[in-house]
Amino acid sequence: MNLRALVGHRESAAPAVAGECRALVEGLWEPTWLVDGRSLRVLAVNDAALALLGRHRDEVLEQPAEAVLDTPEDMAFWAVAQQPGADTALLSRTLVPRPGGGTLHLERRIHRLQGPGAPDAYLVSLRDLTPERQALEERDTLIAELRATLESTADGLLVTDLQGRIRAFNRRFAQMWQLPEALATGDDEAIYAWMLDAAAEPEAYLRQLEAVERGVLVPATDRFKLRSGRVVERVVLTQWSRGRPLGRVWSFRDLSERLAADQRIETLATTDPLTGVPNRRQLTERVATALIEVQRQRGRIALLLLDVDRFKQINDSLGQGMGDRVLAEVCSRIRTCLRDGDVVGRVGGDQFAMLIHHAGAEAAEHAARRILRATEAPYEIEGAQFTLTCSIGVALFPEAADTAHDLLRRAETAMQAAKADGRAGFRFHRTGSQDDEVRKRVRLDHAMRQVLARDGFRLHYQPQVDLSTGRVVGTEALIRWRDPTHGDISPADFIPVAEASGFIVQIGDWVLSQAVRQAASWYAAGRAMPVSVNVSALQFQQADFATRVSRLLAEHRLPPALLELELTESILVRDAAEALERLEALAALGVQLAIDDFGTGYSSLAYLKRFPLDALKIDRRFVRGLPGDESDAAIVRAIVQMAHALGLRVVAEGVELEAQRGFLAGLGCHTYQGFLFAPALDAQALWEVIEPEKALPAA
Ligand SMILES: Nc1nc2c(ncn2[C@@H]2O[C@H](COP(=O)(O)OP(=O)(O)OP(=O)(O)O)[C@@H](O)[C@H]2O)c(=O)[nH]1
Repeated sequence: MNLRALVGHRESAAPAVAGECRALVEGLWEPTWLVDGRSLRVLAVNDAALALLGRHRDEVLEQPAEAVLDTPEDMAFWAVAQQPGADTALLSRTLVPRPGGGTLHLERRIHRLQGPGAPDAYLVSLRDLTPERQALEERDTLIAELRATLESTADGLLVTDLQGRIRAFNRRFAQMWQLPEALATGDDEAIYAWMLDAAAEPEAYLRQLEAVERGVLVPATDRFKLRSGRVVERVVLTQWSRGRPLGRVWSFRDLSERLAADQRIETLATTDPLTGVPNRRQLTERVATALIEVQRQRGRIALLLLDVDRFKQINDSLGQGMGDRVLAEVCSRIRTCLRDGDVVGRVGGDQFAMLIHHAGAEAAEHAARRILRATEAPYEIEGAQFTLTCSIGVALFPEAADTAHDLLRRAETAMQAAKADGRAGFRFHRTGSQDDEVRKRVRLDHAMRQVLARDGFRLHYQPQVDLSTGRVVGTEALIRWRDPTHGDISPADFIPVAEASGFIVQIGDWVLSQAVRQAASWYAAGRAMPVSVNVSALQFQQADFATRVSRLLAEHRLPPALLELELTESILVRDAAEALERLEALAALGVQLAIDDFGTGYSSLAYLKRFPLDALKIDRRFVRGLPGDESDAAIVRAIVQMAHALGLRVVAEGVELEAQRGFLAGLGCHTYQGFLFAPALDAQALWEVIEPEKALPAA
């Protein structure tokens, strides 16, 4: 509808036209009102305007124009509206209070109706800008949020259009690529050139990039390395909007930390933390791989398993921390013995396995000897000086087994055989009887432990007789083990097993305390009868041995002179300085010290002179041939003479014949023991032999 025409119509037929004008104004969508040109009062107002401004029609109709909107611009407009030359139109934006609270953003237009037939009136119309502004604000918020999202991701993001023109990137992207400040606002070419230059392998980087470009809309993932060493994963996704591709989002993720963590986890899972060498798992895998290779080439490999001897004692005496240091040192010594390509792994607490390539029996033996030599050399750690020994088991492929697991097991069995053999050596794995032998020893060792726990051992005492007076002047305590099913088990069978397993220490303790108790009970009953006790090397080496002896004597109130400790020569030779110290401590207690089985070991005048000894025991092997065997006779004569010269008592063992006794007496030997006088007897039977006159007549 033509408003101008309508208003013009009103001029010619005033009341009707005014009515039509009103109807027209009221029918408009836009908030509108009509102001009389002369009176400047409101002629008509539509519902839209009333609703927007929150006014009632009566408050507005016939009221001055300022009554509807009293903003300064309106006031100013109306104030000068009727003056000649005044503006006939006003277009402005303004803020007015919203009826229910808040603010309305309005665009206001005042227009004077002019022209032929036009009534003298102003048409005022408003446009509510609030929804538009809201939309704008929402868009700004959204953009800010998107920007924040772009910035708050840990990935570097680059957004390009389909032609590769850069539209945005985040700070993380700039950091990751170490983009200089100047480039951040630089052109695309410069940024791309910088990225290419930062890649560790620009050629490969370009090729990857070309592949992405060729894929156009296909998502792509790849990895590359930067010159800084960092590894980056790149994911390229197409950006879509309303079904159309807009561009691409390139996200770059720094994988370096994750890869390093993965690497650390892998290392922890396969490496021994103490020594840094492969752990059991990795070692087994390496052996398995080596086996596949040698099987193909019909080659050979050797697997050596080393276990430190009595490592528990090292821990106990030096502490766990030093134990760790020792293990690390042992491991590094082993490494010096291996060729490139051979592998050492820590497969247990104090166990190391060595994989030796291209090794048959001879090469394996050389390796074992080399390793034993290296690990047995003296150690000095944190001021502590000591030596240790190791036992090695060797299993060869293909002889011993054909899987990694079995090869390790065989090497372990061989190592145990080396331990059972007295340690400080190596053994090859052999099948069959050797396994049986090891099993037998293990069973015996187990049975011994049970017998000791049940207090099933007994002590017997063999009298020692003075050769000049014929009187019993001492006894030797000897252990006895009677098994309910197997009968008597000889100490010659079980003592070596106990020595090999270390259980001899417990057995030795038991013998010592039992013997002291017995001697003390005789002493208390008025019978001062000395008792000799065998002391094994291992028992003697216990740091607190002398203290234990002293404690036992005190506990049972036994005069020390009534206890004699029989030591083997090997004790004195093994670690002379320490042995001397310990022997002096024992001698200071007042106990008697004898060398057992004299002449069988390392007999040396030097140590006889050096150590505080009281007696020598001639081994039964030299007594057996007396008096007829000239060499035995010569040896025994020499021993007795030497003992005389050093002021030592001499005791002959294993005397079974009168002729032997006579020969020994003739040499000036002091005492003897043997079947000639009596075998080892239990405590009661012993006294029946010593004092037959006091024995009760047999019932
Ligand atoms: N310091 C230290 N000790 C360990 C570690 N792992 C195991 N052990 C100890 O190593 C000793 C190993 O003992 P075994 O090999 O059974 O016995 P051993 O005392 O060496 O005696 P034999 O092997 O029979 O000669 C045990 O006492 C363990 O507690 C470790 O990582 N550090």
